[in-house]
Amino acid sequence: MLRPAMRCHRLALSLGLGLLVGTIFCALWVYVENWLPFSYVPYYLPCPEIFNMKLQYQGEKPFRPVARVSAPAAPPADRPTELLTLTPWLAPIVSEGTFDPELLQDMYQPLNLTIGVTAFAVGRYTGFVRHFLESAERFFMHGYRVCYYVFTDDPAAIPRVPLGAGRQLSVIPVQKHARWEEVSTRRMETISQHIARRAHREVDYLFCLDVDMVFRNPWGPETLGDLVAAIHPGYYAVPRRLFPYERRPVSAAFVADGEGDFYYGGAVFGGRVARVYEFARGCHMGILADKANGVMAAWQEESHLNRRFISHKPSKVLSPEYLWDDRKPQPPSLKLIRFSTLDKDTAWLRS
Ligand SMILES: CC(=O)N[C@H]1[C@@H](OP(=O)(O)OP(=O)(O)OC[C@H]2O[C@@H](n3ccc(=O)[nH]c3=O)[C@H](O)[C@@H]2O)O[C@H](CO)[C@H](O)[C@@H]1O
Ligand SMILES: [Mn+2]
Repeated sequence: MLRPAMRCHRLALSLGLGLLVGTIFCALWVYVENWLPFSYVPYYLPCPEIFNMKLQYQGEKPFRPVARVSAPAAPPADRPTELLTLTPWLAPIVSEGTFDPELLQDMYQPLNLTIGVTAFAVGRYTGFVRHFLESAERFFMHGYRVCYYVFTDDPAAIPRVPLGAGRQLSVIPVQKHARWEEVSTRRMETISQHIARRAHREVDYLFCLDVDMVFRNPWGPETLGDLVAAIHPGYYAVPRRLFPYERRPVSAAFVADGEGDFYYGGAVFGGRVARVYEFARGCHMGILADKANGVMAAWQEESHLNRRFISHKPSKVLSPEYLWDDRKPQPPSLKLIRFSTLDKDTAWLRS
């Protein structure tokens, strides 16, 4: 039989030991967890559709069109949209010959605007930055203040390209993600965070552009609008039923048959900075819902962008002059090419 004092001593010892082991385990777990690859919660969120709903508040005038599933206000479903100059909701479709550059210059120049540009250069895509910036200096928003925001995992690899007066470059470090789809998709999150933290104080308008592209002709104030989308070069001459929207209802980017207006490219969108914030944040919410459900949309963030532009219509649409692809021959209907994807070794870039 143990004496009571000895028993107390042993009890205190084992309690102390238990506490120590517990603390070590906790510390170990926190340490190991930091090293585990990040994973999203793999449960089903049964509400992907709410992220793109356009709410009509009581008392608010239904000024902007609301997408209707059964009878969408859309371009003729079976005719290509290449020759349209207005959308069915009366937003201009901008192309050469539809505007007077001098008149627009006289209207916009006195406003003293600052235009922001976001471009991501992660991994091997840093190799595109020089060409992108040099060509932007020649053609993008000449005579305006411009802030380039280049997001990269390797700031040292970003060349210091000489910039014109009133134009500046900010290099912003971001994390590199292992999969290229993740890099591309995460742009919506980073853009909305960056606007909230910084860009809303610095710019009036913001364009979010792919970096594997080059400016070839002037891009001016004709592109400024509240919310701006660009028609994808692969689908301007294709009937709507062939658009590669996300078709699985499980995704927040789901588009039903008979829904949709144009197929827009993920490489160009923009507008007033406040509208771009709402837009990018909305897309990011949809992407997060998909992640929680273990879904990746057919064309990553481009699918979410297309979904959102159906319920939140762009106030201005850029023709494929503003988003072309060098791998395609220039068709006669396209008078000039202003901004184009370079022919690139995709497999090498993304490996
Ligand atoms: C013309 C067009 O509309 N292009 C879209 C298309 O293919 P793309 O083939 O044009 O996609 P991409 O390879 O150019 O990737 C999109 C962008 O993400 C950045 N990036 C991507 C990967 C990487 O490792 N590092 C990096 O920095 C970079 O800025 C790049 O320009 O589909 C993508 C999503 O699938 C995006 O919606 C693109 O905007
Ligand atoms: Mn691209």
